[in-house]
Amino acid sequence: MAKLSKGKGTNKQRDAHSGRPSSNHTSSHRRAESKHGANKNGKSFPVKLAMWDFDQCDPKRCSGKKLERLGVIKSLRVGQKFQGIVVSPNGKTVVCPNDRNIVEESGVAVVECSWARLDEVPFSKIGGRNERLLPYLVAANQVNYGRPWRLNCVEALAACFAIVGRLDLATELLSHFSWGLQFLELNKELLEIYQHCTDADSVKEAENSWLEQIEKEAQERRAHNPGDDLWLTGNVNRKRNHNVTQNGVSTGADTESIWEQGEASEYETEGIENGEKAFQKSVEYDSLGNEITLSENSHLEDSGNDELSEVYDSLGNIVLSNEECAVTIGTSKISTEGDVADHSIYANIEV
Ligand SMILES: C[S@@+](CC[C@H](N)C(=O)[O-])C[C@H]1O[C@@H](n2cnc3c(N)ncnc32)[C@H](O)[C@@H]1O
Repeated sequence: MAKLSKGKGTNKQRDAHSGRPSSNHTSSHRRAESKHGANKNGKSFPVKLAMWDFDQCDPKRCSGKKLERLGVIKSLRVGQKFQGIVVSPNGKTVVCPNDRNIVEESGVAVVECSWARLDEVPFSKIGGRNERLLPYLVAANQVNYGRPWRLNCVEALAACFAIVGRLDLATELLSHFSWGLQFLELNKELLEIYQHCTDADSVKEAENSWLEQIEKEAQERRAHNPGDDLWLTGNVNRKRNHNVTQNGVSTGADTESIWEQGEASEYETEGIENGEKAFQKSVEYDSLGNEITLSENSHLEDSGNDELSEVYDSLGNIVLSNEECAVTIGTSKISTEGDVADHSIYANIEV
């Protein structure tokens, strides 16, 4: 595991050595110190929320930081473990309805870091005994809209709540973000399926049959509408003035409104503008509408400073970056053909 680099992200490492929270987050730390994180208005979130924050993302675009500003999430130090569910790329099994008691009694934590810098996260020094992946879900945040698995922190927390049957908590948390409830809309059908499962195996089974189904539908569309399929014209999830589709099914929403609504201070930043410019550059899409090549200098519109040029398979997983590489998803690798043997995610990116 690579060491945290100097500069960004070093705050939290110093904390680990001193054993004290750094001064820049002490106040919010204190603010969130009541039972389940009472915020500055004295309101508390009913369940404990926590995060390890590696300061790798633009604070204006970072959902974890926003939750911290709201006083509903507590920052954890490197070296501190968490008793509740830890929704993390380091998980080995998926969140399931049977996790509900742990969620309600001990809470949920996430790892606030950049997707491109996961190898800098000292996973062995964080986490806990209940680390979990999330099953297939599609991001609705303005940075990674339409990308499967790549949720931001608030979406990951909300997904966990929804899967264990606490849609009320998911809704409450997401309602702090102008785009937030879109996440529940976009994933409504799938979340209901997961909610009806029991253990992690049953969630995996449900996920696999969903993935097989969408793959089959994509093949049928290709067979029946060669050259005349909206799906084949590009990633409609990520273009303006098209209906938003989830796995080829229109949700009726329009991406224009999603990109333009509210939260200017969070998202109308240089980063997002760069991200949008990237759409105008040369891009290609696979049969499921995911971006599979990017022009040499295009930016990735991810939170944080993710600068890799990535290639996605038909399910939205990274299969190539600048140099030829393989991506390990959980315990298995995804080939450049997009075969996915196991649909857990990105424990390691081997570049
Ligand atoms: C990589 S960070 C990026 C956060 C982003 N900067 C933001 O604004 O929230 C997202 C975190 O959410 C959780 N997460 C998101 N998608 C996940 C998934 N599919 N499985 C497990 N954890 C996931 C993990 O804790 C992960 O580290």
